[in-house]
Amino acid sequence: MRAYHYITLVRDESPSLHHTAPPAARVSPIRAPFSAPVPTTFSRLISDVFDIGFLSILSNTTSHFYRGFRNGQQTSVQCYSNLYRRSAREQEPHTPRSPGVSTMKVLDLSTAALRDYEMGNYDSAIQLYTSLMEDEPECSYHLVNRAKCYLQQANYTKVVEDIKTALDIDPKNVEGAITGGRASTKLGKYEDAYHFYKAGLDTDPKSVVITEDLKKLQQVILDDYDKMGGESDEQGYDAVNFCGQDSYPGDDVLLRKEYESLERKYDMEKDIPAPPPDSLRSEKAGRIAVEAHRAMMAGKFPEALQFFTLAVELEPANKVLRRLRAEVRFLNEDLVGAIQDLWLIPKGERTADSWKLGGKVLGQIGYPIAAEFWLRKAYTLSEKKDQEAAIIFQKVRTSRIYSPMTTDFPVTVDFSGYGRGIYAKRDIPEGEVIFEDSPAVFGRVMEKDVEEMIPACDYCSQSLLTARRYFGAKLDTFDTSVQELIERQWPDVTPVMCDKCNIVTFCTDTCKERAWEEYHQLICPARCAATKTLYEVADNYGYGYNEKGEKVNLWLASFSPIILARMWAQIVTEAKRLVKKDGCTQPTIEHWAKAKAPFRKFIAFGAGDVSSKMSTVLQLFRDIFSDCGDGVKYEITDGEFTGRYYQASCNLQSFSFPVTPYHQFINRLSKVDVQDMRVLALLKPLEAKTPTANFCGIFSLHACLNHSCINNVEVCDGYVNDRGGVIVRAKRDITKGEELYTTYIDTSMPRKLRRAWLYKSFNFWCHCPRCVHEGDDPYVCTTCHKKSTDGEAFRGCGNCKKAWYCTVECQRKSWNQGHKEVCQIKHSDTS
Ligand SMILES: C[S@@+](CC[C@H](N)C(=O)[O-])C[C@H]1O[C@@H](n2cnc3c(N)ncnc32)[C@H](O)[C@@H]1O
Repeated sequence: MRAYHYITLVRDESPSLHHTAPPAARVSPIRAPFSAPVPTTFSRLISDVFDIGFLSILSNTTSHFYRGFRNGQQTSVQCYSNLYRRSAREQEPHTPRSPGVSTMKVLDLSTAALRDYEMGNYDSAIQLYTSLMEDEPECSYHLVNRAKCYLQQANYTKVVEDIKTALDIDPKNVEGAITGGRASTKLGKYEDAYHFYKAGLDTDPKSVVITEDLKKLQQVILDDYDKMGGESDEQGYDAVNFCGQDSYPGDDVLLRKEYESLERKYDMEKDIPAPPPDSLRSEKAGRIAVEAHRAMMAGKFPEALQFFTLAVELEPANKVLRRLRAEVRFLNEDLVGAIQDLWLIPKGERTADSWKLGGKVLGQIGYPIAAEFWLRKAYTLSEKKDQEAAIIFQKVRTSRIYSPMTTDFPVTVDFSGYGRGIYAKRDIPEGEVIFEDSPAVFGRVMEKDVEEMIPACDYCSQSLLTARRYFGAKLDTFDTSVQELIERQWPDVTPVMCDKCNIVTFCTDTCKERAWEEYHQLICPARCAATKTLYEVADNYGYGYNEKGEKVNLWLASFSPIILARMWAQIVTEAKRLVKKDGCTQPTIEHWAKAKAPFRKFIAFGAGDVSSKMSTVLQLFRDIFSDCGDGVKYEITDGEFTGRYYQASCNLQSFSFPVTPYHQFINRLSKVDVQDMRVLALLKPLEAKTPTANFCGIFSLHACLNHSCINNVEVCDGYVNDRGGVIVRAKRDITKGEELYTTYIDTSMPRKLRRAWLYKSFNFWCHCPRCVHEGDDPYVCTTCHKKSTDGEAFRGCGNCKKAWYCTVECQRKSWNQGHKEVCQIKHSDTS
C-alpha cells in the first residue's frame, strides 16, 4: 500500500495562556496531505508547511505530535498516516493519484491552499483545492478543506455537497461530519445536521467539538422556533384532523347488526303517515313550537319538552319539530326518545346537526359503529368544519378500540387535546403496576458493534446469554470445581438456529416455528439476496453499500430496519392466512384491511417524506415484498414507507426480557449451600453488570401514553403473555381521572434541551407543569418573563436551581402555582 500521510496543526499555545482555550482562528483544522517515504522526514516538511521551528516529537505510535514555535508561540502539529488508519477503506489502495502528479506538486498546492485559507483568501484556496482534487479525486480531505472555505464564505449548499461526497469516500471523516453539521445547521436543516453529527459521533463518541456543536444546535432550534412565532405559532400535531375517520374492515356488517338491534330493542319507526293537510292544525302546532323554543332558550327543558310533544302530536310527520324535540329530549336525558325522533327523519333530509346529535346519542347508548357513521356524516356535511363532530367521532372510536384492552386495568383511553391519552379509573397508589403490554411488532436495537449484541430469541426476546459470554476469559481462571458449578447451574441457553439461514436465533423449537409462521418465512435472510442484505445493514448499524458499491450510512433511523420488514411480513402473512381460510386465490381489499388493522391505531406523525433519504433500503423492502409467494405481492409506495417509518419513530419503546440466564443462575445459586466455598468464590465475579439483549417495539396500549417532563408513570421491562413486554408502574400516587404521563426523554436535561428535543423529535412544544414552572436562564424571570436590564442574574430557586425570579413576589407566585410540585422531582431516564 502506498504511504499517505496527513498533518494537522493542532493548536497554537501561548505559554501564558496555557490553560485557556486557544483562539479559534489559531486552531486551524485544515489538513495538509502529502506523501513521504518515512516519518523522519516529517519535521522538515512540517517546518516548511507551517513555518515551525521544531523542538520535539511528542509521540510516535499511530500518529506523531510535534511541538515547536510558530510566530513566537508554542505550537503542536499532529501527523498521521493511512498506514495506521483503520477505516472501512483500509483494504483499498488509498488515494489514487493521477499519473505524473508528483508529491512535491501536491505538497506545494496543499501548502499554498492552507496559507490562503488562513489568510482569508477563500476563493484562491477553493481554486487550489479544486486542482488538488483533479490530481487526487478520491482524497476526502481536499473536499473537506474546500468545504471549510465554502463555510467561511457562507456558501452552505456547496459545503453540504462537498461533505456528502467526502463522507461517501470516507464515512469516518469526523471533521467532514462536523463541517456538514455546521452547514446544515446554518441552512436550517436540523435533521440533516443531527445526522452529520451522529455520523461523527459514531466514529468519535467522545468528540467534545460535536457535543458542543449539538448543544448549539439545540439553541439554534429554539431561536429559530422563537423567530417562527414561538409557542403561539406551533404548527404541531393537530390530533383531530390527523386521526382519520375511515371505517374498519367489517364495519359494514357490524353497522347492519347494530341497526337491527336498535330497531328490535327500541321499536324504531321509519315512517309516520302524514295526516291530510290542515292549515289550522299546522298553525296551532307552529304557535306551540314557538313557546317550546322560548322555554328551551330559557333553559326550561321539561317545559319545552311538553310543548314540543304537543306540537309533534299535531304534526307527527314534521321533521323540524322532530329534530327540535330530539334536542330537548337529549337535554332531558331521554336518549332513546331523541334517537327515535331522529330516526323518523329520512336520511336525505337530516341536517348536519341531526346527524351529530344522533351520533352523540348512539355513542352514549352503546352503538359505536352507528355513532361513528352518524358523526362522519355530520362532519362531511359540515364540509369538515365541525370540530365538535370530529372530536366526538374520535372519542367514540377510541372508546370502542381501547375498551376491550383496558377491562382488566384501572385505566381507560380517551381522546383529548393531545390525541389519545390514558386516564386513571380509580386512585392508583405509588408503585402499583397499572398495566402491561405486549409488542405488536418488535426488533433488536442496533448496536454500534455487532459483537456487543447479546444473542436472544427473535420471537420472544428471551436473552441467550451464556456463562462464557458473561464471565469472559475469567471463566478459564476459575477453579475446576467452580467451573463445574457454573456449568451445572447456568441454564442451558443453546440457541436454536433457523434451519434455513442459520443466522436468526430462537430459544426453543416452538418459538422458531411460530416465528416462521408469523413473519420469518418472508424475511429469512436465506430467502433472497435482499433479505440477506437487509440483515447485514441492520447488523452494521445502518451501514451498507450503495449502488456505486461505496460503504455509506443507508439507514438513518436509530431503530432497526428489520422492525419495518417484520411489520410488513406480519401483514402479508396474515393476509395470506385469511385467503386460505376463505378459500380464495388472492387477498381481497377486505383481507388486506383486516391484516393491516393491528397497526392502524399507531399514529404516524412526522415532517416530510423520508423515502428519498433511504432509497437503497426502500428498494430492498420493495424487492423483498414484490414476491411474497403464491402470487401475492405487497406494494411499498413512498407513502407507505414514510407512514410506517413515522409509526415506528413516534411509538417505539425499548425493552428487554426481564429475566436473563444470569438472573436464573443467581436464583439457582441461592439454593446452593451458602457455606459452599465455590459460591463464595463467585460472589465478586458476579458483580459485573448483566449485559442485556435490547429490543424495541410498538405497543398498542402503551403507545397512548402522552409525555410530561413531570411524568407520573415509568415504563419497565415485563414478562407478558410468555414473551418480553413492558409494564407501566405508578411513579407516585395518581388520583382518579388524572391522565397518565410517561416521559419520552431523559428528564434530567435542562428545560431548553428537553423542549428542543421534544419539538424536533415529536413536533410538539411541551407545556407540562415542569416546563411552565422552570426557566431557561437567570436573566429572564421564570414567572413574569421580565428580562434583566442591568446584566445581573436574577436570584434562582435555592433548591432546584432551575427557576429565576425578578422579585420575591414572583418567586412566591410561582411556588404556589406549581413550582413547589416540580422543584423536588426525581428524574426519569429513558434508554
Ligand atoms: C406515542 S404517541 C402518544 C399518543 C398519541 N396522543 C395518540 O393519539 O396516539 C406520541 C405523540 O403524541 C403527541 N403528544 C404526546 N405527548 C404530548 C404532549 N405533552 N404535548 C403535545 N403532544 C403530545 C405527539 O404528537 C407525539 O408524537
